[in-house]
Amino acid sequence: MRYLTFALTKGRLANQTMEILEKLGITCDELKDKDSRKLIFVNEELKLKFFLAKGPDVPTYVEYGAADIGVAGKDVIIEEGRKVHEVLDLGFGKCRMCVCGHEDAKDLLHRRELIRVATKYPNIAKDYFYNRKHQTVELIKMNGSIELAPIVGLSEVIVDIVETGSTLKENGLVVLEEVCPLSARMIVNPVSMRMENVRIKELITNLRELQKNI
Ligand SMILES: Nc1ncnc2c1ncn2[C@@H]1O[C@H](COP(=O)(O)OP(=O)(O)OP(=O)(O)O)[C@@H](O)[C@H]1O
Ligand SMILES: O=P(O)(O)OC[C@H]1O[C@H](OP(=O)(O)OP(=O)(O)O)[C@H](O)[C@@H]1O
Repeated sequence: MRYLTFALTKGRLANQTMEILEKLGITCDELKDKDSRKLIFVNEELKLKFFLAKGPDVPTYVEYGAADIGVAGKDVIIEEGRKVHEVLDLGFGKCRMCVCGHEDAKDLLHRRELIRVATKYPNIAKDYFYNRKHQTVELIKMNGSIELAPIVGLSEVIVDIVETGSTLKENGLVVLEEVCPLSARMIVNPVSMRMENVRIKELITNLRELQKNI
């Protein structure tokens, strides 16, 4: 039997993915060793391999077939636009993609002025403003701590993830508009989906059953 390879998003999503897989008897003890610098982990018995990657790289590994299956946030899946099959909403990692800024930026949005939008997600922001709102904006690609942008005057608004809302609150910012809800998704390489159909279908069915019982 060939190995089925999983690409997991390093951090909170990988931990939650392993928690649900454990409920199906799919374990990988090596993955839990936080001090390890090892990148790939094997469950010999079930012929599975797991590796951890940065979120935006997960759909890339899956599209190229370096991983058969991936777990990544819907934000990353939309932003990357890779050719992968999205097969399951895992129901964790829930958050929202939002347009945020100072309260008074609401006016600028309504008046459809040419505003600057700072974001880690330029494709999502572009699609939202250009295709859904038919509004021209100036996009500024950033790599993190996006909430800084309206505070220091880099942009009028941001497009970013909001989970609890505490980052916004602590920095005097508010949600101005919601772009879309997000959660962790399972994605599959299209060729793997055909070649390993039985094993992958069984995994999806078992995960769906598990969700019904939660
Ligand atoms: N508060 C949150 N912040 C960021 N991502 C979140 C949050 N809540 C849920 N998520 C989801 O979790 C995914 C990845 O989260 P994770 O913690 O693994 O990475 P991250 O915090 O974006 O990593 P990095 O520190 O490398 O930027 C996101 O793509 C998103 O879908
Ligand atoms: O609504 P909250 O619960 O406060 O969560 C939202 C924050 O978490 C994420 O940042 P992350 O910690 O991933 O760091 P980053 O800004 O460097 O991407 C996101 O970009 C927000 O800043």
